[in-house]
Amino acid sequence: MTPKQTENLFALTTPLYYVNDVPHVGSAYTTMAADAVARFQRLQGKSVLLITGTDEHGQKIQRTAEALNRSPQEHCDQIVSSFESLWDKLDIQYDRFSRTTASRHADIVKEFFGRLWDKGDIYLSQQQGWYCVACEEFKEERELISEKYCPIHTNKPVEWRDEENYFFRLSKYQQQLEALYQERPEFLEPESRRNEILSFIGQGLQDFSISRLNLEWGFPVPVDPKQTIYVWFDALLGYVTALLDSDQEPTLENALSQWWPINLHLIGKDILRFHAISWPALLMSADLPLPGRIFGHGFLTKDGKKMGKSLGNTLDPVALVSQFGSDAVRYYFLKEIEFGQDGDFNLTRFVNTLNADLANDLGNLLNRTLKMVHKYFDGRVPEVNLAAMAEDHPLKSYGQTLGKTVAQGYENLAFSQICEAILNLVQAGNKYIDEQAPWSLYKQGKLDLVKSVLYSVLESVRLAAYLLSPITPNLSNRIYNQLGFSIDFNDKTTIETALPYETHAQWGVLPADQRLAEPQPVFLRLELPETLSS
Ligand SMILES: Nc1ncnc2c1ncn2[C@@H]1O[C@H](COP(=O)(O)OP(=O)(O)OP(=O)(O)O)[C@@H](O)[C@H]1O
Ligand SMILES: [Zn+2]
Repeated sequence: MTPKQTENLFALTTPLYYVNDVPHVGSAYTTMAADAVARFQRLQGKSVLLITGTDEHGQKIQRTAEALNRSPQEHCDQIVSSFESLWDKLDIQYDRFSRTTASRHADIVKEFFGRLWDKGDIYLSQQQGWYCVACEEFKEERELISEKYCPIHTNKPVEWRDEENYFFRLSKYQQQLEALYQERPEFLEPESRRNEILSFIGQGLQDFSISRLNLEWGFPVPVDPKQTIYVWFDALLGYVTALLDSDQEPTLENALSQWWPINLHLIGKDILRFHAISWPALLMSADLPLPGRIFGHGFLTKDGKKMGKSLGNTLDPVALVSQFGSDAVRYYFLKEIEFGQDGDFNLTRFVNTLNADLANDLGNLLNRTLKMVHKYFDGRVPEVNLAAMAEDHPLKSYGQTLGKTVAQGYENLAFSQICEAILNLVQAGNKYIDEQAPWSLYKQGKLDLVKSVLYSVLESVRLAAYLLSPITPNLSNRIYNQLGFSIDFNDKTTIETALPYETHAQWGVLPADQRLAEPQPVFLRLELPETLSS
């Protein structure tokens, strides 16, 4: 346990995305997951810092800008605005957007480099090897496909490099890294990724170069301005720079004073080694505490291949959100692809899942129940004696434990299981109302029973909406508003103060006599389009 984790703060990051092209649904995937975690932690009463941003240096970006006849900075600025606008469309509530070309970042990188230099962990040597510019990473010959492609970028041949560079003494940290993985198994998840890293460490770690010759687009090496700092050395430190408040002097001490160590780094498995090996080793060298946890999720694939900007086989998230709304996109990817595994996207499955879960199961249940409450009880939440309700009441008994199950799910980043668990309550609600048939109970004059049935269904829908709110905040807003609450799940202050998990995740929260709104569909059925258009 690191010192800060005992406090009421929670800092988490997405990767800082390369700006070689506009974001795609893969970039959105990690960010949606991070936002769901951030929202959950806020409901738990934590002060949260969600960091996202862009990685703007290196040959990959320099070449992209050249090809487009733009200056690298101009290119970065344009792409950054497309990231920011996508995050707005997807209701991502980030607190910091870290750009690695920021001048304050230059100060942090320089100071950090100085620490490692003073420690004797940086030295000059000859670098030879195959380099994938799209990964910005040297590759082992045995990793290459058809002797010239990295396994991810099968359209961009690796390039031979032979130059004098500054190296970081990674090999010096072999034992400390082994000890880290022994002592803190939770440091890297899921288990398959941990095993992959353990086996990589087991092969013996080699020092890696942290500078490049003949590359303008980067920060100069403080001790040798002919060289620029390797893009990944500076990118990882982008997480640290992001911790500075805007009025703070850019020093390491300031950056690390409040939010460090970061609790969670969410990444895709493509950048696992940088985060699980290079990053902790660099921090060890700088004598800094390590982050709490790294989670490397799987790939969204198209025809079995990782979707990516370099391959160009991507799906445009802007088109998806414009056509279906942000809740639909967030729910689909978090529910339908087990976090940690790879998953293909399929438009028919997308439409069917959303219609089945959100329009039919959840939306219709609320709609038909509300109509009955309007008809029978003048649109007010019926009063019931909750304590007198049998403990084995199907909705009450499940609802009473659901908050805990779901909290555990968010802690474990098990988004798919969370959605399933919540949907089980909704489906139990549908089954219950059909079996109980409150419309005939009403005709028989059994008013107390009708009240109890309708209350327990409405309360189950409320609980489902609350627990889903980190994933589908707008849908949850509409449900809460129909249930008579004036509450906004997109308002950070409200979330932190008026919607505590310990209250709202319980079963039995809906206040008797609360006036309900007129029933309106909370999630409109989606039509399967012929194509997606922006
Ligand atoms: N297909 C994908 N599936 C899941 N996550 C992805 C995918 N593509 C990108 N990401 C997310 O973006 C991160 C990589 O960012 P990067 O900017 O390198 O995007 P990229 O599209 O993979 O770029 P490129 O194709 O040029 O390698 C991943 O670690 C992950 O967080
Ligand atoms: Zn590559």
